[in-house]
Amino acid sequence: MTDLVLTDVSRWYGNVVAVNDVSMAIGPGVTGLLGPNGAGKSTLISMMAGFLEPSAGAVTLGGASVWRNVTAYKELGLVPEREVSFSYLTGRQFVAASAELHRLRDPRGATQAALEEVALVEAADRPISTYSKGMRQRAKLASALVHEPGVLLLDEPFNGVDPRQRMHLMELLTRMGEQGRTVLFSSHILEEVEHIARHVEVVVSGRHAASGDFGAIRRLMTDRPTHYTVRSSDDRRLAAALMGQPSVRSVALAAPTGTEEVHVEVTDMGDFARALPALARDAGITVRELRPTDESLESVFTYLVQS
Ligand SMILES: Nc1ncnc2c1ncn2[C@@H]1O[C@H](COP(=O)(O)OP(=O)(O)OP(=O)(O)O)[C@@H](O)[C@H]1O
Repeated sequence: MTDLVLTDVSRWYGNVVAVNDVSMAIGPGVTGLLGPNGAGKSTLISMMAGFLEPSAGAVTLGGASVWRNVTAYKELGLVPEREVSFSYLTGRQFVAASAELHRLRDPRGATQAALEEVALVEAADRPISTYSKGMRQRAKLASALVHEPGVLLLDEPFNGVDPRQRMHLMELLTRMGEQGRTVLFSSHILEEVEHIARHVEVVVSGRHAASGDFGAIRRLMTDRPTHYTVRSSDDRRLAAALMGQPSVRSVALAAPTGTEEVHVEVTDMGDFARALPALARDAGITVRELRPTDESLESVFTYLVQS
């Protein structure tokens, strides 16, 4: 009962289509839901958690729709992006409230176990308002874990968390995945996903853009045409020499700041990186700067959607 399946799921808010005909299956282990801001990740997660009704299509867990399904809620844990509203509560009180809501047989014991799981026992009797961002995230995680769900959904859990706490949180999620839980977390940062996700789902502008293990997604990203800016001792001659390279698709001379530079569109980064130094040396040209022009995640996402 740990396989979440989305079938032709869409969600619109008035005229805004937040999620557009998405189908995917999320199984045990850690999955990263990667996409730029506004891609529809939060909307997708709310629908996966059964808190938001799809406008079309269905989200099922173990074959049953999760929307307003109390049986499914017992198997689902959600760590929302927003901060804890009642931060005057202690961590223990906050987690215990969740245990009570789930009507657990031993709410105190379950609360203690969840606090231990996220290593928050020492700070458990302090108000959440005194916690660091990472500790708040762990309090939310304990609250989502208290009923031991098979599926854990986390919306941007690493946002604003300092590097040490981030490592801690990553270890926790990895462990949850190893325990056989289905763990899905959203992020707009490639490196976060790369570190811990066994599987990656990419969403852009509400659409499902790519799916696979991290290597497959990376390859999709690195195989795309890439733009570089080169400055050298003789840009005109360098531009002419670059035109003869099989890995170069186009070359343009530009003078954005008065000094010339060469804009190159490359189809094979590896090939280009090997060819450029040899080519410059043979022509007696000194390369002063080489930098990628479009390495932002946004451009990668745009490419993935178009392909
Ligand atoms: N309640 C709402 N009413 C109207 N539009 C909404 C609502 N919630 C989300 N949207 C819109 O739906 C789209 C997807 O939003 P969503 O929050 O799901 O994206 P996201 O990938 O989680 O982005 P972020 O990381 O910035 O939260 C956006 O265009 C957003 O403005």
